[in-house]
Amino acid sequence: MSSAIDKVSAQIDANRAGVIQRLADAVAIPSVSGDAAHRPQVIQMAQWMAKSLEGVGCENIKFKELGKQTLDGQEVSLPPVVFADYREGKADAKKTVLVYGHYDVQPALKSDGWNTEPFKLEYDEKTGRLYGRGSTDDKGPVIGWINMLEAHRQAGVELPVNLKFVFEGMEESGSVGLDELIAHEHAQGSFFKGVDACCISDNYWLGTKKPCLTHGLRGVAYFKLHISGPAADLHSGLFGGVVHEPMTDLFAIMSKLVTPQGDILIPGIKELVTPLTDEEFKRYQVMDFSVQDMEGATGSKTTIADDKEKILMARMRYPSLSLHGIEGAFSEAGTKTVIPAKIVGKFSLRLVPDMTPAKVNELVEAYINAEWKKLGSKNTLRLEAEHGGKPWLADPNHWNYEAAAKAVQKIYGVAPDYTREGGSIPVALTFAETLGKNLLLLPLGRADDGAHSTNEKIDVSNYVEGSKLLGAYLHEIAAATA
Ligand SMILES: NCC(=O)N[C@@H](Cc1c[nH]cn1)C(=O)O
Ligand SMILES: [Zn+2]
Ligand SMILES: [Zn+2]
Repeated sequence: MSSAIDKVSAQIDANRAGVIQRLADAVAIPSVSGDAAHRPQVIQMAQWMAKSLEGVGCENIKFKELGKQTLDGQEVSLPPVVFADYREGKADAKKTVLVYGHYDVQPALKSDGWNTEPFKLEYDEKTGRLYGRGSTDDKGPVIGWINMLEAHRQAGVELPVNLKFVFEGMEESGSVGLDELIAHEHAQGSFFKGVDACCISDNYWLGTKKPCLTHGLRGVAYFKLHISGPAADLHSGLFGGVVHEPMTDLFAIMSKLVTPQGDILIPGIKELVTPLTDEEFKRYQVMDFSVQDMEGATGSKTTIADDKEKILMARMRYPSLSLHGIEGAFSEAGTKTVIPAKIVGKFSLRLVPDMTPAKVNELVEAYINAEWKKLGSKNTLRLEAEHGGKPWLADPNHWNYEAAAKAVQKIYGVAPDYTREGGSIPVALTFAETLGKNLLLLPLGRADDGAHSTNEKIDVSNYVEGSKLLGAYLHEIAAATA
């Protein structure tokens, strides 16, 4: 087996320029799911995925259409979910692994503070980094699967498991329609039939040096707070002090959601968190992580806590509330003296077991209504519960994790850490519950990759070694379950 992995790895090394070009081609398609104007490019990216999968021998490639949605006041088509199978040789005797990933990305503008064009992959030779939107989240890891398949074929090595791919284009915007599609396909009993385990590569190492296997994710509940009053924007000299100002109301409400120390002020939220046990605390103590790792990932010395365990728990086992932005506020250069007539405040909570978006929505709504009454404002408030997703936690004592741990040892020469991720991939829970199979998160990128941020990157070594890791993981599954 070891020689098969070695051959595939050597082939990936030989293809280095080609696999980088493949990522560059994908990054060049600005598949931003949250912006209606980019919807054609998201759909173009689905076509690119299908063609690439076909090129490395996948079969049964299907576009699963999800209908339409209203976005930015326009009706637009939802991007299709791309299904594909990979089978060869005595396929009926092999294990089948379901692989999920997403081909959409977060928005990015050079003017946000990027040093390079976000949709042009830039290689920095000095640092060995590839910069571009989607390089690590999630185009790099998704393409890692394609690189791995290509190398098998070129090296003449048979893939010892079957694969079923599910790639969606709405992950960054609430995975609209995906849960229903999975439930429907499962009930029909066709595509998901025979799946033995699931794997998602869409998160990050805890630091910058050591790979990890991830067995938990936080959920999410996203809100928009609409406040409106005057019929149009007003001159603050003529109307300041005369009318109730939407922005002032919004600041008053948003300042009551969370403290600068990260304490969530909404009654009932903390009570939903499962108590910490000694055994769980010990798991944080042994993780290979330091405060400096987190400082490296944030590019600052701004952690709320000063010890490793508290930082890890804040990310992995406690909820958080973040304020994201205000739509409709004056944000240009200059000193415009305006009173915005209507604005939208955006915030979200990250959820942990046993919190659900439905329960959190109830608590948030009750609290905001109560706080709004206290303001005595004559403006109008509307709270919109946007997308939500439940948290997920898996048992890492399973052959799926054992195979991945052996693959990490083989490719990186170390035993991985076992982590829970602070971000959310709501469909992880859907797959685990609907299919009733073990799910593993196998990240390729590092903690400092800057996913969702400016200057997002993936290190070439993570991309190339990561493509090898995905192949090694599949060989270890075949070996462990033979
Ligand atoms: N790589 C996973 C990821 O980034 N997930 C997003 C999902 C999301 C939720 N709301 C908008 N996007 C995350 O923010 O965790
Ligand atoms: Zn992602
Ligand atoms: Zn993301």
